[in-house]
Amino acid sequence: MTRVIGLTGSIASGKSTVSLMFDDFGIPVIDADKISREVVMPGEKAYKQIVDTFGESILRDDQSINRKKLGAVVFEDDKKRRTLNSIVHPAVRERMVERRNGYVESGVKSVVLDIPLLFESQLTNFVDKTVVVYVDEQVQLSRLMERDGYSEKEAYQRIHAQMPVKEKAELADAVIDNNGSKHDAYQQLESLLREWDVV
Ligand SMILES: CC(C)(COP(=O)(O)OP(=O)(O)OC[C@H]1O[C@@H](n2cnc3c(N)ncnc32)[C@H](O)[C@@H]1O)[C@@H](O)C(=O)NCCC(=O)NCCS
Ligand SMILES: Nc1ncnc2c1ncn2[C@@H]1O[C@H](COP(=O)(O)OP(=O)(O)OP(=O)(O)O)[C@@H](O)[C@H]1O
Repeated sequence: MTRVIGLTGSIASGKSTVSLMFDDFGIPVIDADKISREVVMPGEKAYKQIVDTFGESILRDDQSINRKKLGAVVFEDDKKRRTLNSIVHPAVRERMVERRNGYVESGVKSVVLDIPLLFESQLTNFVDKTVVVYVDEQVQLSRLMERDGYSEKEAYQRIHAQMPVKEKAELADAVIDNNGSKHDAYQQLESLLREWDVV
């Protein structure tokens, strides 16, 4: 039976960093952020709904969605973010479940669903175990500002758009503390996967 692992955390806590590490253990990862980019490509149903709702000013010259502009709009305004979520999330969920089922049918020992809003969107019923990549807020803030070039205000808007990572850690079956080095996080992941008997 395939073990489905839900990987989450808060923005810039290190989900993508940890999700890359699963490759070393031969465990496939389905990335919700990547899927959320696919489902809003021109021609997709969600693309039209976004343009109808937010207007053409959030488009690039090539008609694709300008994510920086749309992000600035929705992280300023909870109601607009909820509207965007209601357009994008059903499409992401459908595609994620399709891919998860594909892996389960092929009989892999384990598969990871990397979902930033796993707890907020109540998606834990899609997974067997949950892992939270945890960092203290100050570390999160500085890594986010450095990675994306956001001001402190912009970074806090994005951090506060999610459940605090401390609360997520309390809900999780396991926590990877990513305040230290990437190597530290790798070692925690390796012992967890051994404990869960998936490697
Ligand atoms: C607002 C958008 C256009 C900004 O795009 P951008 O390329 O700058 O960011 P990206 O998609 O890579 O997301 C980066 C991180 O932001 C956080 N985040 C993204 N969307 C949301 C949201 N709706 N609520 C809270 N946090 C979010 C996540 O931690 C995510 O890992 C984009 O994030 C989006 O379409 N969001 C809605 C869909 C969504 O919820 N995606 C995340 C999980 S499926
Ligand atoms: N242990 C670490 N030490 C130093 N830098 C790190 C560590 N882990 C991650 N980082 C850096 O912090 C930033 C955020 O990490 P990452 O992109 O993996 O977070 P994320 O949770 O996937 O973010 P998002 O929610 O935006 O998708 C990146 O620039 C990454 O290289």
